[in-house]
Amino acid sequence: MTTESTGPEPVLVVEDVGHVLGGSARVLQDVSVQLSAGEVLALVGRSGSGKTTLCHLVAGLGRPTSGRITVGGTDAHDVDDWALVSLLPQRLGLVEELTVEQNVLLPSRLRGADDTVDGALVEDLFAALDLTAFRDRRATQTSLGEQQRTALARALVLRPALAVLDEPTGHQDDEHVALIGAALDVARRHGVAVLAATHDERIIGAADRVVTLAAGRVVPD
Ligand SMILES: Nc1ncnc2c1ncn2[C@@H]1O[C@H](COP(=O)(O)OP(=O)(O)OP(=O)(O)O)[C@@H](O)[C@H]1O
Repeated sequence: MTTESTGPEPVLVVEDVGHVLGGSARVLQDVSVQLSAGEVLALVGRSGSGKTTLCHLVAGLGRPTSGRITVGGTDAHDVDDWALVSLLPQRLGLVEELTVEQNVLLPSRLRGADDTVDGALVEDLFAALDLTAFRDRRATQTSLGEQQRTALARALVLRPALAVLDEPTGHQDDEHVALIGAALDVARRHGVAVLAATHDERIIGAADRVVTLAAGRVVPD
């Protein structure tokens, strides 16, 4: 089974999770997944299979209807710290008035911890994601692909225990998918566990493990 982490202590534990949306739609059922530090897990499945729903629950946006999700031993819904769990949402959520660099550094500013940012990691992310030329430009004055890479750098900048990436290549052309792969390598080197919902074969190929959802259930290997 690919659902079991092979590493030591799992950072993420998803245990028998079921979830109902809109009062009646059962979107997830009996989902169990584990993930260890530095592991990249690709979450795949057809459109509507439940990937975004699981990403949101792992990132603490709502509680599962049944079962349990913990990150670093804490209930995911109670985690409110991007140094523990960060999210790259499909809709990006950049702050329009801020520059690319200010958006990337925002998680640190919000923690009141500007001086604790790892400068070398920031430079690694700007280089890996080819953002250096845009860093002083307002985020809204960049392309959608550049905005997505900005939001990815923001998700990794605090070197979180777990980064949840929803379709990280969704706005990238072929040439730029490789940059997302390079950022995943940076995350791995820094011990960040990555849960990436994706349809992209190159991200699936770069992952350490793959979990497939079908109609809200994990498909056995
Ligand atoms: N608010 C909602 N109320 C009821 N059902 C919902 C709601 N949001 C999503 N769903 C349903 O939940 C299911 C899972 O949706 P989800 O967005 O998690 O799928 P996904 O695998 O991420 O799809 P995609 O690859 O298209 O992003 C779908 O059938 C969707 O229609």
